[in-house]
Amino acid sequence: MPDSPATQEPGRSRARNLLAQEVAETRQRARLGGWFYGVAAALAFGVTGFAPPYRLSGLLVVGTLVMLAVVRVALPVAAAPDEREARRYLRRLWAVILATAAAWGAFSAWSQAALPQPAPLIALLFSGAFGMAIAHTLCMRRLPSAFAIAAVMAPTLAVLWREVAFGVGATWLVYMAYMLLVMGRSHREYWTRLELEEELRQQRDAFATQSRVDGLTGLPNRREFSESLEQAMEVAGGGRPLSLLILDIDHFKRINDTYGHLAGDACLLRFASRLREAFPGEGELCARLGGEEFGVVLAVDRAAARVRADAFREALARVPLEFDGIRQVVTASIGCCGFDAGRHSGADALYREADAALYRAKVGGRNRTECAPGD
Ligand SMILES: Nc1nc2c(ncn2[C@@H]2O[C@H](COP(=O)(O)OP(=O)(O)OP(=O)(O)O)[C@@H](O)[C@H]2O)c(=O)[nH]1
Repeated sequence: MPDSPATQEPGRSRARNLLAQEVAETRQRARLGGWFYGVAAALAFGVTGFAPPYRLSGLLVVGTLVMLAVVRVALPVAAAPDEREARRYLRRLWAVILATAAAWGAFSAWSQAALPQPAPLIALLFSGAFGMAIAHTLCMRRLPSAFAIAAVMAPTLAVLWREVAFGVGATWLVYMAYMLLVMGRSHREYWTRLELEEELRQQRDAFATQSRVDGLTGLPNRREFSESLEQAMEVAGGGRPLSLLILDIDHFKRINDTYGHLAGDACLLRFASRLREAFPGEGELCARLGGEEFGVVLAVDRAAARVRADAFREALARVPLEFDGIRQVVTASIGCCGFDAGRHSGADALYREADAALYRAKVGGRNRTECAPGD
């Protein structure tokens, strides 16, 4: 059966994150590596003293390698590329890496016969170093990485085999095979690390979300509610209206005692969705503060908040809650307090007054709304 869009989404975001990480790391590693080719060629030609027979070829080789290093750095990529951009960037970057490897490989092979010692030795040593550097650091993609190693090593292999000695060529071949094995292992380790990091990132994000959401109802929990209330109060400090409602289901213990704890959970869930339906507007935040106590922040003054609270309470008392195959009338008591910047120095002060009003609503007989004095 094909995955539903909901189950595909985490997989897609995981693949997107892995690709973004690959882009960032390939970019970072390729940027530095490119310059070494120019430096190596300059050293090889440097030992010839850039004598006239080698001057033009020296300029050409060093110039080409430096230019390719510049292109590596200058290849544009957005800070957060989308999937298509990321793939295009990787294709281009790998093309430049392969071009550099091919240019170096050709130079190294050519230098074995065309340049005086110790220039060929320098080129040979650098070929080994570059091949191994690719195997270790540019191992993200197996195929282009293998081509890059072959491009650096194979032309010199042909020359050593033919011009120097079979044994030296065979040694070079074994060295190249070893690099390919190292690259394969680095490739596996690289992706294991990336996937592990991604898993840790996803777990961290899930914990961060869980720490702010009530596990039963999916509403924000008390911690999230307190922070949102603080922020809303800062905004309201500029003169905008703000009110707080604290709601507590009446005699909730009886629901648990009569129908059992699981039915009690289902009742809380239904109550939470009724609350969310009643306060869906922008700037309205519903939260579960704990047990059978809920909070609502409203961007209206106290009088309007009281009207909304009574409308919710009356509808709740009129239309039974349906949960776990049970139809049960449930009522709630509500404490209401309008924010007053002069009186409420922080969220705690506002909460305390709304909570005291809730207490009066309970003591006054329940299924009622009480407002804080001074409102
Ligand atoms: N099923 C369920 N019950 C819970 C949960 N959290 C708290 N309770 C129960 O809620 C009940 C609250 O009881 P009380 O504090 O006595 O309040 P009440 O029965 O609602 O009475 P009043 O608030 O005075 O109207 C307790 O029995 C708790 O065990 C929960 O997550 N699930």
